[in-house]
Amino acid sequence: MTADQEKKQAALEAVKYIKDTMVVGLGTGSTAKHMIEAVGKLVADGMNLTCVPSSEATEKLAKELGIKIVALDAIDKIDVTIDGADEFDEKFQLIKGGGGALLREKILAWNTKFNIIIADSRKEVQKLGAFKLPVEVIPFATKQILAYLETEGLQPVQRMRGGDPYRTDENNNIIDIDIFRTEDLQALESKLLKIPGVVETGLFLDTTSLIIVGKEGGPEVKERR
Ligand SMILES: O=C[C@H](O)[C@H](O)[C@H](O)COP(=O)(O)O
Repeated sequence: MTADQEKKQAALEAVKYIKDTMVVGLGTGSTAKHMIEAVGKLVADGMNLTCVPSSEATEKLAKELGIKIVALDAIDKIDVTIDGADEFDEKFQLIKGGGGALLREKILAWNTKFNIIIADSRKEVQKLGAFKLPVEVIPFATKQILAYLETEGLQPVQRMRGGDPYRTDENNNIIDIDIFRTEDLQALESKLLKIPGVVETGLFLDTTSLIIVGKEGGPEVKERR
């Protein structure tokens, strides 16, 4: 199976957890896109859903598909959020933010009762960090944070787009760092979040309840132990 076929398979399995009248969080990225299309079909078939998007791109696609979208502050709690990931390990720790949506995604995950991650099988790793960890920082502090992270040996690289600094939906910058040699991810997360100007990191350490992986022979559903 191609990675995209696996993504779609996982997405179609995940939407089975969506029930009528639920508030649903919609993730961002190429895997989430399959899920949003499937949610669009549920809505077209008559399911009454209220959805909260994790990015402007997701909001646009959802609206095109006729999905009812509300802002996070219009609801109390999200019943289920389905999102992709750049990497995950057996402890259900994730790296997210390859598409720059980590901040709103993390806010959605934190405000959700049941978080489902959907992924192709290549996203499963023994140790997080082959994928560089995205860190969202405010533009005012970006240069100084880059210098600090360099002294910490995290090999920071400012994300660019078309020759200009990349800007997130919240108008911040992204610095991608190398965490492959980091053993204590919780400590790293705390350390990064203490730096003035760091808004959020793409480490999702304890929000995920279920991971669905697309695989030859059928999706694998992993429950958090
Ligand atoms: O910022 C983007 C999100 O965290 C995505 O969910 C993540 O990058 C995975 O994206 P994709 O499904 O395209 O591999």
